[in-house]
Amino acid sequence: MMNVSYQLAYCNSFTFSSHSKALLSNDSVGKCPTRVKCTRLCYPKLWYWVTMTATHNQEPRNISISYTTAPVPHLSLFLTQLQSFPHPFLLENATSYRPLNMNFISEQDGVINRIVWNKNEPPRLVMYPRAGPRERVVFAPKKVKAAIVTCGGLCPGLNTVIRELTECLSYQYGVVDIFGVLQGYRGFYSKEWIHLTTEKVDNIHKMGGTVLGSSRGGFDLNKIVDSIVQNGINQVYVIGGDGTIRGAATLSEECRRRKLQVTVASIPKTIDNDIPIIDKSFGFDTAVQEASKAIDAAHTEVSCFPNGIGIVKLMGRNSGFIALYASLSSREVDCCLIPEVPFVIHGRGGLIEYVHKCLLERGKMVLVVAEGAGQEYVRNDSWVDQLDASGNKKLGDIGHFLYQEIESTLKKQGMEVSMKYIDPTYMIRAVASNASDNIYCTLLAHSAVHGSFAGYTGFTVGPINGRHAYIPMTEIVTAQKQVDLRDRMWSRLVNSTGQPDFSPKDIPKGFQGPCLYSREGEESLQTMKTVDKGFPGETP
Ligand SMILES: Nc1ncnc2c1ncn2[C@@H]1O[C@H](COP(=O)(O)OP(=O)(O)O)[C@@H](O)[C@H]1O
Ligand SMILES: O=P(O)(O)OC[C@H]1O[C@](O)(COP(=O)(O)O)[C@@H](O)[C@@H]1O
Ligand SMILES: [Mg+2]
Repeated sequence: MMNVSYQLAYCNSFTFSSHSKALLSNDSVGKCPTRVKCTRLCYPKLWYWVTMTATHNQEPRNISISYTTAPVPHLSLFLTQLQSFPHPFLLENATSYRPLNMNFISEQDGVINRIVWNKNEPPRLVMYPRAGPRERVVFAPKKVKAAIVTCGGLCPGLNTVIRELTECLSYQYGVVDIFGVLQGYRGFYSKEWIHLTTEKVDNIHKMGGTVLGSSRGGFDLNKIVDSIVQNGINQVYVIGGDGTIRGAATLSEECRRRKLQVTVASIPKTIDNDIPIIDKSFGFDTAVQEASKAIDAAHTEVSCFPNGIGIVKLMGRNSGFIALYASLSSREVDCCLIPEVPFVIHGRGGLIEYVHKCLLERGKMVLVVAEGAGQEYVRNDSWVDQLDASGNKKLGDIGHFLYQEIESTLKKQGMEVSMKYIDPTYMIRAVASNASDNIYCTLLAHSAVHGSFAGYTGFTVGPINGRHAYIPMTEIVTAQKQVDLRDRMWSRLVNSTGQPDFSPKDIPKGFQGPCLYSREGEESLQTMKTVDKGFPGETP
């Protein structure tokens, strides 16, 4: 038996928008005892206390939980004359696909960020608008001109997202003008666009890469927005990772500043899985599956040679998720090194001592290393300023370095070893998406289209605790998801490999923490751990 009573505890000093008022309408709005200033978001952010009286062993007990609604920007915040139309499914002569039960999502429906908590430490919850079709939309489908662009590194599933955006726009909303922008952001102002039709995209999900091409760098805000205006685009779909979403957030802000009826939606992509708030990014599952093949090959090799040592280097710039999940799935890995954990190589308690022990006990060992691990050993001063066109720091080759260090050290100790080095690099991301990623990409793409038609902008789509939601881009770009060493998944890995803790007593000189992220003019970001999915940018 649980009684739930709502009471508004405090709100911030910003004016409420009509959009936020709508979300408030079912709650009793109380006095505002505290005022907090929201410095990061320019949209209202409202906090509520929810007091729940739970009966446990016949003892009533009060639990106080605070929650806020995520301020996903909406066109109505700056376009007062915004019109609305019935969803095309509802039209008498609808030719588009109709969902059987007409199950529209209401603006009161939300998805919360935390579903697991300790009764003694009630969490602060964030409620995100639930993704899906709305009964009323803010675009007349025949007047929609959509542009789709893919940016950053390749990722399995890019083509599936392009296909499903086109299919959903076309079949579910009747949009005809759908354009593919070529070669990333720069394609907005420097390339001819292609007209996308359902026929053209029919089979592209079977292929790796992106039929639109991609690039790093080339983000020129004014040129991009000018091109959007000149071409009459009113819905922009950006498929990319953290860098891309950073760009998309400024793009949506600029459209807002110019008071354009243009929505900007992003579909988060990266094999690194370093996007916060959402459960995981598309392509990650496929990349892990491919990475496991490299580990299997290493294991086969080392099993057939005396004192075989297999080193597998996997992608993962700042986050070790691919290395962690591929190692866990294979169960044949003796050691997994990730960017989040500093490690000592030589001496007592170091990596090589452990390698030596594995060889004495089992005659073989498999070591998986994420490319961003141990950068303090391989990045010298002359590297410090080396950035790629998007501003990402270039990495030193930790895999090759470990190969040499391990081989030469053991040789000096009189141990002959058979070294095998496998670096699958692009092979794990240039493939087509697997079945589960395909379905995932479909849901993401459809959610993005429904969100844009509903009038949301500056938003990212993705599942939070398994349910798809709309998330403000500003929240996505304030943090980077990394492996949480307090989380049970990391414990499982350590239990599975049996590796000791190689951490130095003091953090080694040059260790930049898991987050190497640093771009010109921006301060380095706070790490947001996976376990704590709430409150990017908020002080608890
Ligand atoms: N801070 C930023 N502001 C605007 N655009 C950015 C920013 N960071 C990256 N971009 C742009 O986003 C695109 C992709 O970024 P990149 O970091 O290469 O890949 P990803 O999106 O996969 O992280 C590039 O065109 C880059 O210029
Ligand atoms: O050689 P490239 O194209 O710069 O890509 C290398 C990087 O791309 C990734 O695969 C993914 O990075 P993004 O998602 O940021 O594009 C990283 O794991 C890797 O470090
Ligand atoms: Mg990135």
